[in-house]
Amino acid sequence: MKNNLRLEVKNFSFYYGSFQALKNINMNIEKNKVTALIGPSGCGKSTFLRSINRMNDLIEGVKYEGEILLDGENIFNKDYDIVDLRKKVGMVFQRPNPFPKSIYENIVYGPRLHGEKNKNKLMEIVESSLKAVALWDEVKDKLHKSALGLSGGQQQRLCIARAIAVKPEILLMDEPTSALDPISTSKIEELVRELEKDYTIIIVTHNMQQAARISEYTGFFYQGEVEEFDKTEIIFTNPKNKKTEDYITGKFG
Ligand SMILES: Nc1ncnc2c1ncn2[C@@H]1O[C@H](COP(=O)(O)OP(=O)(O)OP(=O)(O)O)[C@@H](O)[C@H]1O
Repeated sequence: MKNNLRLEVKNFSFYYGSFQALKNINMNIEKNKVTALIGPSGCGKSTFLRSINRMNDLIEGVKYEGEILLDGENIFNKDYDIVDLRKKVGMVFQRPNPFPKSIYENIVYGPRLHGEKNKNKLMEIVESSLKAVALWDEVKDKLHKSALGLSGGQQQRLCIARAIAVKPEILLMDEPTSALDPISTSKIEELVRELEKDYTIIIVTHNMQQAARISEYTGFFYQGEVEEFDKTEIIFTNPKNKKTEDYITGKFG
């Protein structure tokens, strides 16, 4: 394992039944960097993201080949602890999905699941997680009110706070701003850049400007394959692959 790498994806293929959704993916994901995944609808970006925390395991009839090494260890090893994997790899979805519980309960859910019982410690986690997503000042007086009373943008920041409350190494974000207005979107983008200091972030986005603004590396997926993976600057200014160029210039997709 090279020490600047968090994930090494090696010859990874994925099937839903007989349909092959991912073909021989190879990718290295650097620690404490934002990596964006782009590509036309249905090219396998979400499938790839959901492979990294083994969420696809929940779907019947799926099969995979190859390896995904997290800190040098293959997450598909028989004795790899899935609970531990989900602690290390947090996820944020397209639509904010807080639990229908209080703001406080949303944040302490994960830490409690992993054995934290101390009330003071839990409160510290609530405060630091909400501060990390710049939500503390907005909600500190209503921690015991329902999370569903927050705006969409606030709910999404709460979901990010919930994900980081268990101190993951990786944050997977599947189009986290597609349901948000421009102001909430720019807040999430700012937040992603902040969080990069402490987390390795992989973000799927259909928004090319967003990928260009917030990521260090970009992978272009096309029909289940990674057509091109490089520094974001290169992908957006000097792509080597004609399909990448057509996609980022809006000729298809
Ligand atoms: N649960 C499933 N069962 C069968 N096929 C699936 C399932 N989920 C996704 N697929 C198929 O796998 C392919 C890749 O889908 P995926 O959702 O990963 O693409 P995507 O690039 O994330 O698309 P989008 O940008 O529209 O979200 C598609 O052809 C899709 O129809």
